Amino acid sequence: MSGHTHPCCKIGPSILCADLSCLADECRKMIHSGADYLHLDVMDGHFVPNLTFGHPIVKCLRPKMPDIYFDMHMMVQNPEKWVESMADAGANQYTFHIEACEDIPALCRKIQESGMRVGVGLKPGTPVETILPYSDLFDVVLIMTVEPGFGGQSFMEDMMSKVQYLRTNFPYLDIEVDGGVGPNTIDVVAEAGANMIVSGTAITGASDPSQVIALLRNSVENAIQKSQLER
Ligand SMILES: O=C(CO)[C@@H](O)[C@H](O)COP(=O)(O)O
Ligand SMILES: [Fe+2]
Repeated sequence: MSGHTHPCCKIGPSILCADLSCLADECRKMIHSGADYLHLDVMDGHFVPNLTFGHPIVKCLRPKMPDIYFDMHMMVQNPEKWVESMADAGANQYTFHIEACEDIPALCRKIQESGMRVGVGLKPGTPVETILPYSDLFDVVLIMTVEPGFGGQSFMEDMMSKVQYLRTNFPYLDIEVDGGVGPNTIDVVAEAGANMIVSGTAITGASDPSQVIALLRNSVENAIQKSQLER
């Protein structure tokens, strides 16, 4: 389902650790700081030991920012349950976890038919080969670089072998990373071949988020340029 051009760099702040009592303002701040999309973390207290928000909040947010790409990171059991509600709320990408899903082709079809892009997430302990039987069903593969559930955890560098494997075998795939990504860790992420960069506390906790976003973008764009020269 991916295109045939090298995927470009996109920076998607996670607002998980921002002030959720003024969600729209926090989101606008990210957009004005140069974000390409918003990564919205949905947690159900079952798939992960934490709770956040669901489609009613997304539905309220959508009219306040009609043109922004919403990437829903669905850390939930039974991800098939929320596809229609998220599409109706205005989500653009539905990223479910492969560990939480029984019928992967059926779920991918449902997401696609609802008009959203299909993302699949892998927890750190899940081997990358798990996606191989379904690889043409996804638009985005999300490699978790922390255990899902909480912001502000330490980046797992050993997950970069999964990113390298995917970039080598699927040059046109959108590869997203999430967890502990910031100025200190972006270079290995960029060199491994990720192009969709989620970053939470490193951006929302910074005194100048635009500076952090620019730094992340610069690292990824340099790595993409380098890889294209080497071809
Ligand atoms: O999905 C998750 C956590 O489960 C992430 O989106 C984090 O919320 C990102 O925050 P940082 O690790 O960058 O602080
Ligand atoms: Fe996330």
